[in-house]
Parts: sequence; structure tokens; C-alpha cells
Amino acid sequence: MSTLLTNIKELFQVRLNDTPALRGTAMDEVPSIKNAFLYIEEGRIADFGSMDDFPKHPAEEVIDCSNSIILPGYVDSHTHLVFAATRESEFEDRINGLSYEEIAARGGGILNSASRLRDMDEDELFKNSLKRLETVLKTGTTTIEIKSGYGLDVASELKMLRVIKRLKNHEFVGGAKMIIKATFLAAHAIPTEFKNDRNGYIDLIINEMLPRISKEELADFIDVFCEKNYFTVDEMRRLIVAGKKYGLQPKLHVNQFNSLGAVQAAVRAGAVSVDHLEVMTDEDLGNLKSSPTIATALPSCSFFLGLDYAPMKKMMENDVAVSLASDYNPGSTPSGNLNFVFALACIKMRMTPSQALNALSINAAHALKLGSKVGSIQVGKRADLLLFEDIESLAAIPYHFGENKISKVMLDGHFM
Ligand SMILES: N=CN[C@@H](CCC(=O)O)C(=O)O
Ligand SMILES: [Zn+2]
Repeated sequence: MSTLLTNIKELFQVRLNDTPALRGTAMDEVPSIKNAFLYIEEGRIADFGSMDDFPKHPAEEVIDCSNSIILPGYVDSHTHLVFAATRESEFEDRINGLSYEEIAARGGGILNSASRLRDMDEDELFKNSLKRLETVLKTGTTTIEIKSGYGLDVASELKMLRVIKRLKNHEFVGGAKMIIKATFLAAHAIPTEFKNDRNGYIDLIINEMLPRISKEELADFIDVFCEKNYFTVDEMRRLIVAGKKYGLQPKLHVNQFNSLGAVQAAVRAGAVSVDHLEVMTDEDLGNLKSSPTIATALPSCSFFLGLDYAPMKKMMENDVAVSLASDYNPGSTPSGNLNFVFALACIKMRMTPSQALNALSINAAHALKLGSKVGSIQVGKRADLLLFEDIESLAAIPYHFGENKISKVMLDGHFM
């Protein structure tokens, strides 16, 4: 199958070669071509350029895009999209004055989600997770990471990861599949049955869950929620070492409410990314400076919980490679809409539209070790594209916050 898109008003994020994670002033620019063409063969970008040098590719399908700007699909590198139930009652509790931490201390929060998930069978969990996946695809997410972490026992963590595997294999229109990466996050909270034996739970993760997950090839990364009342820095280190034995690279929840030294430990362990970072000390910043670990901010979580926003400007000024993700989950971020993340990044974190797009595309791809597959318009990369009709500039996307301006999504060469 071949498709030719012609007369594209502006084609953004065009790159000739693989690009390392962008940092510093390299974040300021998104290369683009006005009045462009884009040629797609078998789901891959085969050629692109200016209509002035149009090579007249013979294509089965030719589409005039004179009214559209085109971007590569968004990459969401941090979600908890597989869950059993929403948590509106906690939302109301917070409106009435309780904090996220207070709700968790009363048995709500992650433990609430775990008890609902344990009761749901795999097929139903798959069905309702697929609905959410279809929704985020419509709002432009074409590559996604999904975590376990609401099972907290062997059977339920495996159930979550099997659902993620089924989502990976799900065929959308034309047989197109989304690129999905799975992260094992059993260290998300200490389950009630282990509340007086945290070491017993960590042993269970290491000795029982990890070997089974590895045998069934259910995960790509390992994650730990390193936070007061959850997991300590030492426990995180132990889990990282255990995960690496099974080939799982760490992507970690750190500095959401407290700076505990987790950033330094994560960078030293070679973490692919550190995520959240609402609370950052100068020392944390110094540890991330020029390191290969990507700093992922989750502004929708700050918005929903009323937390500080991760200091993206400061991090960019310090040559930290930054990315943006949704954190879609039922407790702290019940939205997987990356257009809203785009808007918050600009409005609340003072990122320019170009910086925010780089953080949602190339750098987000690097936060999933997918820098050579997705995240830019480059020959050989997946034809995962977003078409925006009737807007004139990149800035119009975050400017129209709360709206989905995407008119068409192409996944693996197929229009959805
Ligand atoms: N902070 C830890 N995990 C999730 C929230 C989990 C929940 O509240 O269900 C997050 O990234 O925000
Ligand atoms: Zn999260």
C-alpha cells in the first residue's frame, strides 16, 4: 500500500537523520517544510520534501492536504491506562479539602484501584482499556507506554500485563497496530496484606513476579514509586538491580511530593527516565544536567491535583533532556489527552510551542528507547501522523486549549 500526501500546508518535525534526545537550545526549533509532500509505503515514511522538487511517486492513494498541517503522532511515555474503575468519589473528597496523600492514608488511592482491579476478569479489563486506547488515539497518541501497578499480587499484576500484551496485538483499521511499551510497576504501593511486611512484598516482586513476567515476555521496563509512604530509595535500588537481571531498564516515579535522593540514585543506575519531578532541588537538577536520563514532566497531574509544575524551563536551561507525558490514571490524572498536556506545557510551564512539541515527539520517543522508530518525520520511521485542518501554526494547537483540533490520525500508514 502506498499513499502520497501532496500540497501539505506545513510539515513539522522533519529530520534527515536519527536525532539524539534534544537539549538546551536544540529544543527551540522544530524544522518544517512549507508546501510539502510526504510519500508512504507499507506503513513507513519513504520520502518527503518540498512540492517544488516533487518526484511524482506513483501511489495507490493521493490526498491533497492543502488545508492541513501535519505532525508526527504524539508519543505518550507514561500512562496507567489499564485500570478497572474511575475514582470520582476521591475527586469529590479532594474538592472538600482532603489531599491526595490523606486519601491514600485512608485506604483510597492506589489500594482502592488495586481492590477493584483484582475483582475484574481479564476480558472485561481488556475491553474497557481498549476503549481508552481508542480515545487517546483520536486525540493524537500513536505510541504509548502502559504500566501495571494496580494488581499488587502475582495473579493481578500478570493479568494487567497480559491485557497490555493484548492491546499491543490489537488491530485497528487496516490491521494497524499501535506501538505499545509495557512497564512492570508492582512497586506502586505496599498492598494491605503486606502492610506489616514490606520486605516480604519486595521479595515477592523479585522472586515470583519478575521470573514469571520475564518468562512470558510481558514487560519492557521496570518502575518504582519512590516516595514517602511508598518505596524508599534503597528499595528502589534493589528493585532496579533485580529488574536489570531480566533485561528491564528502569523508568521511575520520583519527586512527586518529596525529594528523597531518588533522582541521583536513578541517574547513577542509568534510568531511561525519571518521571513527575514536581519537587526539584538544585541538587536534583545538578544530577540530571547533561545526563542521558530523560526528565519527564506530567503537567496534567499537577493540574488535577493542584501541585507545582515540574520546572521545565530551568531544566532546559541546564541541558536536561526533557519530555512530556500524560500520566493517564484514575487517581491523579483521569485524562490521556496530549493536546491538553501540550497546552499546559505552554501556559503553565512557559515552554514555547516548539519546545513542547519536541518534548512530546522526539524526546518522548527517547524516553521509550524508540528514538529511531517514531517521534519525527524521517525516512524509514513509522507513518504515524496527525493532520490538523484549518489551523495556521503550531502555536494554534496549545492556544486552542481543551479542544482537539486533529482532523485525521494516520497509524502505521492507515487513516483511522
Ligand atoms: N504517583 C503514583 N502513581 C500515579 C497515580 C496513581 C493513582 O493515584 O492511582 C501517578 O503517577 O500519578
Ligand atoms: Zn504515573
